[in-house]
Amino acid sequence: MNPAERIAELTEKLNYYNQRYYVDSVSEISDQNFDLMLKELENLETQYPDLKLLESPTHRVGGTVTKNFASVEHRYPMLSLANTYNEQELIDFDERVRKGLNGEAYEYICELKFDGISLSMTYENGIFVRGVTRGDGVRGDDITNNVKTIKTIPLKVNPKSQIANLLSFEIRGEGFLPYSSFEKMNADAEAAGEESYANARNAASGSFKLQDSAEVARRGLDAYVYQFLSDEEIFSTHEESLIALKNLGFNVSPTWQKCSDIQDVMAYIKLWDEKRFSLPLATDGIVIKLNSIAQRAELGYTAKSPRWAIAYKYKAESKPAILKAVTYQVGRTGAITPVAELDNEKRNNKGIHLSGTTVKRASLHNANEIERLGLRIGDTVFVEKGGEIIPKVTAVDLSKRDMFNTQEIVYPTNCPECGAELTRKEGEANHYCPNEKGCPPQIRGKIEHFIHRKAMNIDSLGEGKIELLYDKGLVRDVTDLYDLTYEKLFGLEKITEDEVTGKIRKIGFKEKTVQNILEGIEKSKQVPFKQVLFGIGIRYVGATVAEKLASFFKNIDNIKNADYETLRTAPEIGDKIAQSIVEYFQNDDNQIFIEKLRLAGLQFAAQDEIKEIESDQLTGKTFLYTGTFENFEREALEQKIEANGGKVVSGVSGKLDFLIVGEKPGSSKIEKAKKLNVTMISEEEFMAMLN
Ligand SMILES: NC(=O)c1ccc[n+]([C@@H]2O[C@H](COP(=O)([O-])OP(=O)(O)OC[C@H]3O[C@@H](n4cnc5c(N)ncnc54)[C@H](O)[C@@H]3O)[C@@H](O)[C@H]2O)c1
Ligand SMILES: [Zn+2]
Repeated sequence: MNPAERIAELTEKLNYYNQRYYVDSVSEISDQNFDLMLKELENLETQYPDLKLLESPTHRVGGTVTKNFASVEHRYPMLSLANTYNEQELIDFDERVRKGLNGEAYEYICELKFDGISLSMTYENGIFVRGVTRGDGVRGDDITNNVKTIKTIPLKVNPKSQIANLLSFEIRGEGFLPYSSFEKMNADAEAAGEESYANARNAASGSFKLQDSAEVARRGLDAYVYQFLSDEEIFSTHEESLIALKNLGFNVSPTWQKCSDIQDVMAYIKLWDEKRFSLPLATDGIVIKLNSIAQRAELGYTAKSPRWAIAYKYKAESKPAILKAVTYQVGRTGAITPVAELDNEKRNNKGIHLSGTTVKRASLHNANEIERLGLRIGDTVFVEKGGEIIPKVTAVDLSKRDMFNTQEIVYPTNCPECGAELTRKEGEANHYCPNEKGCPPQIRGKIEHFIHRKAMNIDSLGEGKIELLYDKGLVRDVTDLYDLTYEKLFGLEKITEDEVTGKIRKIGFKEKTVQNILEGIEKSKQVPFKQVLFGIGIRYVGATVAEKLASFFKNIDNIKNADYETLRTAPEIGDKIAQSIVEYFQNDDNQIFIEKLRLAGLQFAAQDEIKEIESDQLTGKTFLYTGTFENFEREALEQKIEANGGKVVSGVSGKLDFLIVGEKPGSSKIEKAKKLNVTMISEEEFMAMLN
């Protein structure tokens, strides 16, 4: 891969992870890996400044504003922090500070880096008026009502205090979910069959962005404050401000410390490396800040972060463990995942203590990974966990191998759930159980797919509830959902034991739950055909493909009766998809399945969208767009093009007439268009073509 390709790849991936992290509150990779990739991109961009892409994540704050809340411009931009995982870079930072201050004496304040989301709280005449997220640093989401649910945030400051009379001031802090609330919330979610969050940070982020502030209040969020801002100069040092805020009743964590030099800072880092796990909330490092406010002003800011502060992040903790056994899990698609069953070196079945939690299992991904690590049962292995993400086995401690009896790991030939013989396709890492229709986790997986937001959108059902329905024999495939009644559901319950804590948990269907489930199922009968088509789960027919098929063929019978060639004439339907559809309908079981759903009342024909003809201005011209637009959602833009006689195509080619470029365009489309000399136009230019 050449530098340009690598830069494009990193940019795209990092933007994707940012979106998942800040908007969806999901971490698909560990923070450490994210930061490594970001550093790699920064280095490449410094080396090849010309290759830096417009949408690079390196020169802006990671988040965005959403459409769900009013957006508010920050009076003072909310930036990120430069971060490092190593001590040498801290020494370099200190060196830059020393140089920047031309020999003046200086001090640092060290604080813990709390892992939640940044909050800005504005007070006017001493009254709390607004709580806003960081957003893109310039504008954030107005989540005032949600912030107000935090009991430790004063709604009014003591009128006698110095700051109470300021026209306006701002407090910055970190909103977080204490571990205890996080555990309770996840237990609730699981009991209700809803999805749980991978870590407390993501749970906090998701909770702050809920629409229903009564639900937010139930979650038990909290916040620590760590910054005071105003137009007037009230405090001359950070230390003074922390003490004053504390005295005014703001929730300042007592864990901060003044450090007279970088050696002091190192000692603080060492002190909290272990101790932080005894705190009631997640931390991922420490923040080192210059104490003097005047000196901060001297050093200033980069586009993304202050020059007077830096975050030191703790590396993922790694510990030895004994590999007791390997067990095998069967996923929704039939993929087999080997799991390491772990214990501590005393072998007392208590697992190991890693980053504040007990770990007894870790994913081994697939047979290749077992081979790569050279694992044997009984081995001493290293286990690592970063940012509360799933722990992983990183290596075998070979020096200990001869001390114990170890055994070869024999990969199973049959499915541990249903006994079917496993298959492994050429070039694929995973083994699969081919028994799609008889293997319990696969059946449950199909039902989960069916109720998905983009399919039948039955959000009153979830993993836990489906498992219960399956276990009780009430739902064996999705057609059974439409036979459920109040009587069948009411009072169902299931007792589970938490593997790690041994805690007993009960899932029970009470009146309200049952009503919600039945309502959700009833409503799904109105879900449009394209979503039904996605929901029935034909291989390779994802949500987008289903949409294309639905609008091209209009109803299920046309799709069923189409032969391979006819299918190929539909836009974006390639060989693999066409083949898969043909095979699907050749199977009698599938035909019966669809008839049952049709009888249940599901939509198997597209409601005709009435296409208005506005003009023929665009006749004979082809269009493609990239990015987001001020005046149109994607669908509306497509409609506009078609209503004026134009045609929307699926990819950049030499035949494309116009690429409409919006905000945050995709880099690959732009590059290809440049290469092929395709005319690129802005949203305004496109609008002008219509007049
Ligand atoms: N895993 C993923 O997929 C993924 C994706 C995007 C970002 N991330 C992580 O998020 C990081 C970037 O996030 P970021 O820009 O919010 O930076 P950051 O979280 O590393 O640092 C800045 C933030 O720290 C917080 N903070 C906590 N305690 C603080 C204190 N005492 N003083 C000042 N600030 C404090 C503030 O909210 C501030 O906005 C990345 O470096 C990465 O680790 C992970
Ligand atoms: Zn199976």
